Amino acid sequence: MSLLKLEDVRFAFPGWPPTVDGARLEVAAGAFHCLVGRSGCGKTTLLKLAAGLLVPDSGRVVFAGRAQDIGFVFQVPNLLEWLRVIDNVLLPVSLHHRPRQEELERALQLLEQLGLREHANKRPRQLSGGQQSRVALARALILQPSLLLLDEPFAALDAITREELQRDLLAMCRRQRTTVLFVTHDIGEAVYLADAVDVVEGGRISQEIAIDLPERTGAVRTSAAFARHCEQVRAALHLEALA
Ligand SMILES: Nc1ncnc2c1ncn2[C@@H]1O[C@H](COP(=O)(O)OP(=O)(O)OP(=O)(O)O)[C@@H](O)[C@H]1O
Repeated sequence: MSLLKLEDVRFAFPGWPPTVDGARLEVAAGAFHCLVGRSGCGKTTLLKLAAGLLVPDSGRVVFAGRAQDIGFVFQVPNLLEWLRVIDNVLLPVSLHHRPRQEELERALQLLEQLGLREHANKRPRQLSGGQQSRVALARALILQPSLLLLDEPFAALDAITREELQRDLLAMCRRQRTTVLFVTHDIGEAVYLADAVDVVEGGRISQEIAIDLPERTGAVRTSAAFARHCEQVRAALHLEALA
């Protein structure tokens, strides 16, 4: 069953040529898709259309759920400086009602799973960049979204922190059976995370590459299958082969 479907979606910013031009995409429930493509090809715009933050000029976005079932993580963590970490995580709840005990426990559990339990009472500026990204992830997961949309959430992080966050994101999404659409420039990141890599070119999906890897451990990054998939994505992006 598909949770999200883009049917011939077209979108232009007023006075500009189309940014998204006939995009088709189908994301099955529980699947992890990565959108990769050159700067300016329309990835963020596609994500905003999927989230309902932008409305297509033509075509349809079909999401089998309610708007509150969608979580969004941006490139910068966008945490509220005057709130403690735990209150930042609970923000989507607080916007509706005073958090209940079970919601507080759930927020603490998310922080625990992301290795931040002892930082719950700190302010965001007392955390490192990677820790702040984890808080943003916990905040996006607090309402248990069925669809999680992420726009280069780890782009500003160092390579080691990035690998750890990729591993933790996969574990969290598997545990909660979250469906994911993840935008990245990084081919290795896309191949490590995704069941399917969607290559975006000229505002549409030019190719979808199924990723078949046995296990998403750190070791898989050095496997022949991983390198092969990276080459496939590079070819779809018209980049020169590495070998
Ligand atoms: N508000 C806007 N008004 C006019 N044009 C816009 C607006 N926002 C984005 N664009 C244009 O739409 C195109 C696609 O932008 P988008 O942010 O979707 O690309 P992207 O693939 O996410 O890029 P990057 O990888 O650099 O983040 C770009 O040419 C951009 O200049």
